[in-house]
Amino acid sequence: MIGILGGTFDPIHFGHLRTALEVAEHFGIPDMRLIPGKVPPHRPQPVATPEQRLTMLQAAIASEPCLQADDRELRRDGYSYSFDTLTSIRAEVGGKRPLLFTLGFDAFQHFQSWHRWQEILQLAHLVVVHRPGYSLPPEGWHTPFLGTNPDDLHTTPAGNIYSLAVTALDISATDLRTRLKAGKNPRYLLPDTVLGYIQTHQLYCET
Ligand SMILES: Nc1ncnc2c1ncn2[C@@H]1O[C@H](COP(=O)(O)OP(=O)(O)OP(=O)(O)O)[C@@H](O)[C@H]1O
Ligand SMILES: O=C(O)c1ccc[n+]([C@@H]2O[C@H](COP(=O)([O-])O)[C@@H](O)[C@H]2O)c1
Repeated sequence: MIGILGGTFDPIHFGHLRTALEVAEHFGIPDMRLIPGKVPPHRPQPVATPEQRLTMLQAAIASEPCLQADDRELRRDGYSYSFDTLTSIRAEVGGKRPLLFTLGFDAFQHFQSWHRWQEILQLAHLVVVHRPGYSLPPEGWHTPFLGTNPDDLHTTPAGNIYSLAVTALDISATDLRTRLKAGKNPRYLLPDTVLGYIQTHQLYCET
């Protein structure tokens, strides 16, 4: 089983890291990959460069063996579509291995606008994690896909949607960038190693 958390990670923070770790623990995933996007399809483009965002991500997970950085989206040109990413992982691992694509309630709200979203469910399961300020509608297009038995994950490679309550951390990269621009100290919202990199490179001072 392979877990995936895609994101802009501009910069990575404890909301991302707890989510990745708790999803990995909950589903027993030995290989949880964090995949930074190069050109996000549906949002303003990132402030930090792809290389800077990857370096911050690598620094953040350096001491946690269950989390891996996967730079495949940074090596592709054009929009960083999740369909393309999951297709490329499928090509490497074959059709039988379960893939769990993790996303927050906020991102899930727009899932039906994603490139080839219906085919994404043929490539991976979705784990939709709780995020303060957002909720999952009780009924909707996703209802027939909702999985209740996590054991199914081990026998089916894709197609279910699971909702998981991770530790609620009201942290966003937008808020971190705002604090940094205002000269405020964002310590304890993100790893010290990441904050050190931001300060050394004077990132987000002028966004
Ligand atoms: N605090 C959080 N709790 C749970 N999930 C989160 C949290 N922050 C981000 N995520 C999820 O992580 C993924 C990547 O998020 P992203 O890199 O866009 O971070 P962000 O903090 O939302 O950034 P920004 O504020 O720049 O939009 C998304 O699926 C998002 O829903
Ligand atoms: O493939 C798409 O069309 C698509 C549209 C919006 C978001 N995504 C993915 O969703 C993940 C979280 O996105 P974001 O913008 O919250 O960082 C990240 O892996 C994005 O590539 C993917």
